[in-house]
Amino acid sequence: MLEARGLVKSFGRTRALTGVSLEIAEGEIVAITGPSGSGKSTLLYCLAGIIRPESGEVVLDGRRIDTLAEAELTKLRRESFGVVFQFGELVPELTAAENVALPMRFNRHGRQESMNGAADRLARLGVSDCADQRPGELSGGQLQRVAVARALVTGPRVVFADEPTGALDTLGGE
Ligand SMILES: Nc1ncnc2c1ncn2[C@@H]1O[C@H](COP(=O)(O)OP(=O)(O)OP(=O)(O)O)[C@@H](O)[C@H]1O
Repeated sequence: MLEARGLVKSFGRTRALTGVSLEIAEGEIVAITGPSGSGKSTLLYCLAGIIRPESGEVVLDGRRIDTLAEAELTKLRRESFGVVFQFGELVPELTAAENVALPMRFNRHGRQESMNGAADRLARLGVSDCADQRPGELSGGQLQRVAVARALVTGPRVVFADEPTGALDTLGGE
């Protein structure tokens, strides 16, 4: 379903990816491990269409996505991908529920429907109590669960988690 072919990406003189290839099948859960700074996040960002590789290809369902125009890539990210970022990346001014509802709002769902979807996801992850709190008031584990809820709320085809084992365990249950 998702394939990387010979991905190369550098930041200045740092060669983060030097020709990475992998294939991920539908329904498969893949964990990429390696030392700090070895390029795991960079690979994830390339696969998720957040950054573009210098060379190589990213293919989703047989369609090359790394060369899509920005607007098309944004649409694909919104509709097909969910991402749990390493540091949560929740919007500090919004409540947990509003953060989780955001991807649905971006996909043009109404406010109430989006908030209902968020409440459902937060409940399934056991953090309904956090719904009205802002990220600064949450514990590390609660933040992680809210970030997972936000990644899952649109029912994406692919979920990427740039996280150690905690988020992976949570996602496995979903
Ligand atoms: N935006 C950037 N600008 C400059 N260098 C970067 C950037 N992003 C990553 N790098 C460098 O690329 C290399 C790979 O970084 P990356 O974040 O992909 O590693 P990682 O394996 O995910 O690390 P960790 O396990 O510590 O999260 C590192 O040397 C890092 O310093």
